[in-house]
Amino acid sequence: MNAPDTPPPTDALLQARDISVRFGGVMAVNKVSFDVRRGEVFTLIGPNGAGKTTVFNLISRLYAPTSGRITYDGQDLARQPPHKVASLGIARTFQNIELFEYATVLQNLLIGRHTHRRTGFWQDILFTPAARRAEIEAREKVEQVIDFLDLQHHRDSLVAGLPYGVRKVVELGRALCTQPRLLLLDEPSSGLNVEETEDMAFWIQDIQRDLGITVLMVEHDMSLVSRVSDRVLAMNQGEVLAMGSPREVQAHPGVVEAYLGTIEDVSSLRREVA
Ligand SMILES: Nc1ncnc2c1ncn2[C@@H]1O[C@H](COP(=O)(O)OP(=O)(O)OP(=O)(O)O)[C@@H](O)[C@H]1O
Repeated sequence: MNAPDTPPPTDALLQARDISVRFGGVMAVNKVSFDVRRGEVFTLIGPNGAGKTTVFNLISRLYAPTSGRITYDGQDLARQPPHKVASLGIARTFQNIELFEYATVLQNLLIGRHTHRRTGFWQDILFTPAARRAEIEAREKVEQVIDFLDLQHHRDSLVAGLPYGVRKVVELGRALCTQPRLLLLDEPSSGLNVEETEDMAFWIQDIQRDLGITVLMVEHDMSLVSRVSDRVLAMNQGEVLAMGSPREVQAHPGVVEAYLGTIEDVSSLRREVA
């Protein structure tokens, strides 16, 4: 039995409880609650302005909630400084790729890996045995990621010269180099053609199945969402509209209407879901 002040065991890696974010007069996120279970792919969907990116930015600590609480692996995320998020095991990709354009793929991945380094400034400068070991470990990890994502052919290419679809995979690789437990993917299919989106679906499935990484994703492409997501949370106007399997959420009348832009009051639809 648990002691009275011990939280009950949970399979949730991330828990958001009643989180709200206000920007001036705009309630971007209004009392949103959800759990992301260990090992699942959990996807946020919703029309433009629904609040998805704001939720994402809360979890990567770019924003702080106006109210509510986000717990990651039992720890209050708001107590963690933003620069500590990567070392907690949270990594992210961006809607508009953020890589060093005039560095090679290998260099970009090594930079990603360096956020994981445990050695200090002086150890690195003096190249102590600990720093040497860390460097070898970093290179090994990066090589594993290059093999995993089939990037061998591009290892020494400058990012600036690569097709957009390959850059998206490099960005995914950079996030994987930090050995995350929670991977945040911000619109992984944006800018990709049909074939590249198919490939992205395979990478996400491999990351979940082979690496056991929990994925939280914001995505608009419903075929990708249905294919890779275990559960989906639909938002509209900062509120939760529906949550469940991809099939359940897509069949929800409120979700269909929200995408058509005809919903004025999501409260009635939330009652339908309950
Ligand atoms: N930094 C900010 N300052 C002021 N308002 C903001 C800010 N960020 C978001 N908003 C507002 O909050 C609301 C939710 O925006 P958010 O970007 O989270 O939606 P979204 O679902 O991600 O939309 P999209 O799919 O277009 O990216 C919108 O009304 C937006 O204008």
